[in-house]
Amino acid sequence: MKTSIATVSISGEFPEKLAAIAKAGFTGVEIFENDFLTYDASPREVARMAADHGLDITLFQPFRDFEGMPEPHRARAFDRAQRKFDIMGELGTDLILICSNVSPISLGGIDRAAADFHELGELAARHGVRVGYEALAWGRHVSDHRDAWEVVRRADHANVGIILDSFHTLSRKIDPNSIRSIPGDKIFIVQLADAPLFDMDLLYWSRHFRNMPGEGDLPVVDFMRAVAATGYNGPLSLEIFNDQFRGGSARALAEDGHRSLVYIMDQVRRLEPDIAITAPDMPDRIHAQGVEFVEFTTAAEDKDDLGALLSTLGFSRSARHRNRDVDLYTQGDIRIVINTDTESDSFASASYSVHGTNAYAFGIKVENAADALKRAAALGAPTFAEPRQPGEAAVPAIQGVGNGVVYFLDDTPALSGIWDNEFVAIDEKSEAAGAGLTRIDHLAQTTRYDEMLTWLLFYTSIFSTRRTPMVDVVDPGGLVRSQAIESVPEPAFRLTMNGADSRKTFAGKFLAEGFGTSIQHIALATDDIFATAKQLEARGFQALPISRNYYDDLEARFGLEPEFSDALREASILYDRDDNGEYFQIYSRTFGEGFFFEVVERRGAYAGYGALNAPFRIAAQRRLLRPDGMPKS
Ligand SMILES: O=C(O)c1ccc(O)c(O)c1
Ligand SMILES: [Mg+2]
Repeated sequence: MKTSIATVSISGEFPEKLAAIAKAGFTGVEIFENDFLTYDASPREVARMAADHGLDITLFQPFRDFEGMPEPHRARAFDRAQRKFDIMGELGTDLILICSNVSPISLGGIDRAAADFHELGELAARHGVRVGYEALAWGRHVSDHRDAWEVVRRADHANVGIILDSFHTLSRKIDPNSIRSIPGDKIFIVQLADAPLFDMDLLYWSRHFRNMPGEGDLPVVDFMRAVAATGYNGPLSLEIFNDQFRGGSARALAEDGHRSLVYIMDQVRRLEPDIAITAPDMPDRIHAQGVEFVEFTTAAEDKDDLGALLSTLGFSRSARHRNRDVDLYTQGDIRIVINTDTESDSFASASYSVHGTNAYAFGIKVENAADALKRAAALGAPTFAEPRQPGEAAVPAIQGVGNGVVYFLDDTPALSGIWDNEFVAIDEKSEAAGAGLTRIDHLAQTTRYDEMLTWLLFYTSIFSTRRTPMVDVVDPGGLVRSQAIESVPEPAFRLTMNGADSRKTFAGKFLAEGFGTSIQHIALATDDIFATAKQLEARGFQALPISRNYYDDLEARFGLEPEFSDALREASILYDRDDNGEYFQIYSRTFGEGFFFEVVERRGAYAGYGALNAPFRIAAQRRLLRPDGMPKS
């Protein structure tokens, strides 16, 4: 599998782009002409830089407005092409991309374009280069790969082929299966890009909103299946024009890009078992069965505050680690671990010194933890391991959002026995009667908005999951975008990602003050929210107070009985409803830099996360902050 990426896809100066591309594992790079022109080095120097990084220059592009030109423009186009062929010789690449003409003076006609390409093929052959023709979705006469192929077919020249670009085909909803009849050796290169579905002008959509395969909504997998069926075995080259990426991290973008190619070819390999595809071998997407535990790191002096909050939520401190300063709190099937091992050089300790008290790790229950680790590693996730003491299990783990740790647990004796083997039970049952909390409904991670796609791709490529549509949550300090990832077929594992643009938002403050901490809240499920609310109150739990106006509006919005809305209001319960069921939420007050708990009940098959309630939750949280942004005591 040859992987390539266009220099336009990555932020930074030219040398930084090349370094990031090579480091992420690509074997080739497309030189986008503008990156080359604005960089002050000769083509030979650029060739050497690429070679020093072990990168092939797969393509030089774009060459515009070539075919179908009336004279004298036609002769000029050939002159221009000749100049570029010379540069290509020095760059050490043999392929140039010619995109379909957009000039208003260009003339149509498949045969006219084919004749121009035949003649260009002759010129190219004399220079030892090849030309690839790509249909831009907004080309003046050719805007469909089927027409571009017909031009290439009629040009009938060994040095002339077609270039396919998933965006141009899929944005126009052209059936990708039409690619299957193109001979693979006439496809000179394949460019891949995805995009979120927007109803907008094609050129604008393409130049500003493309993203990595798997990050958007286009059927890039179907496109790639059709390409694979032609026998094409050349480079898969990412060509991503994206405003946000232009200002992003070169290294992260290159890593995401490489992950997206490995992921797409893994899917194609499984869907087209009869086609020989060279792609890394790895276990299939992992079914996440739920959150097995969440682990906080904190200091000895803050531990009691966190323990007290857990106690008001009905947790009991039920066990202590044999060898470490680690306590286990439990309720129902929920496990919360508090790690105060801040003296040692453990990762928990390092995380505490950077972020303060935070939920730095969690465990996901899977069928086979070793397979989960294999798949994650094959997709480029950094594996995580710490020295173990005798008798301690080495739990397979990776690092994810905010450098947090994701552990994989399964039913093998070593991993399922951790709680019994490594912890000693404490008998404090008398003080903890529970509050009816049964399991973790979801984890909510907060990231910078520009990292959201990275983490969505991370989760969806490793785990068998689906994404819910993105929703906008308005915070008085800016917009927060929220999207959930849920395991399929049934959502046993749920995680929401909240992307904060501005540090003036509540989520943005959490990021800024916790220096990029990730888990901002944990939602715990109950089967009876009203009974739980009573138990919480009796335990001294302080619910986040919600405005009266909210309940007036709620009553009107859903036509609630006044007694019902009064009951909600008295217990500070937020409410939502969809076609399949109902949702009830109680929030805790915030802890530390803006962490909180949520208690939820899903009735029926309610599928959402109460997004409409988020602005009320945020407003209530803000009311409890002092003007300097710190919690009121
Ligand atoms: O937006 C463009 O002009 C453009 C140029 C070259 C390409 O390969 C492409 O897909 C788009
Ligand atoms: Mg293209």
